[in-house]
Amino acid sequence: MSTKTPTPEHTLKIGTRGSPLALAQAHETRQRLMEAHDLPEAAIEIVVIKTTGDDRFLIEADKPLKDLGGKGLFTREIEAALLEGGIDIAVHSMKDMPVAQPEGLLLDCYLPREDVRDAFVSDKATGIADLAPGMVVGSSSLRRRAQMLHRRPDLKVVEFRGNVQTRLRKLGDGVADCTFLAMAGLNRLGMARVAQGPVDPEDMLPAVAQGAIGIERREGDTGVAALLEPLHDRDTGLRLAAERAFLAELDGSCETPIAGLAVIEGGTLWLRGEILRPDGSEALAEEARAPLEDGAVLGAELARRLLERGGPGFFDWRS
Ligand SMILES: NCc1[nH]cc(CCC(=O)O)c1CC(=O)O
Repeated sequence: MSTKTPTPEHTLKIGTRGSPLALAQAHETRQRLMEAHDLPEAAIEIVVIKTTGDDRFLIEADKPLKDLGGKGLFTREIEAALLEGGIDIAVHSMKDMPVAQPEGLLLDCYLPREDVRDAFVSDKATGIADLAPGMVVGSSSLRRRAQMLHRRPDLKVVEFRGNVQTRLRKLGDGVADCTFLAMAGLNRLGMARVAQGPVDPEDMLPAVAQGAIGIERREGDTGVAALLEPLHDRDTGLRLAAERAFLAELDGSCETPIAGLAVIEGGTLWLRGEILRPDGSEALAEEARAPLEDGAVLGAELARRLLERGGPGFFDWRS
């Protein structure tokens, strides 16, 4: 299947979830395509697709994500639409994407990465160190929960689900004293001012691929591949290759507290990785460097070092 140059008569269809952040990312992608190819807005259509996750994750709020269907929960319907030809490309937060894509789909176009850091959000404290003992952290991210419990075992953590707007409302309602959001999401929504500020990755290593947008397409769709080519950011691709290889080797999912960040420094890749027990009782960190093109090997190697140190059952709940 190939796509001709989009025109107002033959629109290129971008599939996305309907949350404000997902829509902002789809609009950014449309803007970049219009600029790269001198297209009118009418040549590119944004198609909102409701996913199982959008319904069930919030309604069945007590169930862990893995019992609801894991990460694929938020992408299954979008990928099905892509495979069926109902849309031509799908825009995703790479942080939410499984390490492997379904047969027939490719996810190899990344927009320039936004801020990778987590944001500290609170009207009771200026940062992590400023939180009083016993204060409540709202987060549904296993990584952020474990990182906070590890660094501050005196704090409490409560479940905090929903999109950025929902979580801010819960914070305002006093359900928790602070929460963490990705700086990237806040920046893309023009909402960075709701945060006290970014957290240094030394204090909270971000999630693999945080801040990166990926564009998925059908394999063999040469027309779409050519349209996406000028949008791809090479450095982001090299960094994500390392981070996603790290996650893949750890067999990571959102049921495992894992953090990983690759940066390009002095012309080489520098990858830091961290695994934690879900209750925060233990955290293991490693770092390594490799040539720019060796991200896949670097990521897998760093993961194996951590797996060896952690031993079998490292991610199991201790109860
Ligand atoms: N899991 C939800 C999710 N997926 C991507 C982002 C933020 C944007 C990004 O990291 O690119 C968020 C929200 C958050 O963590 O605050």
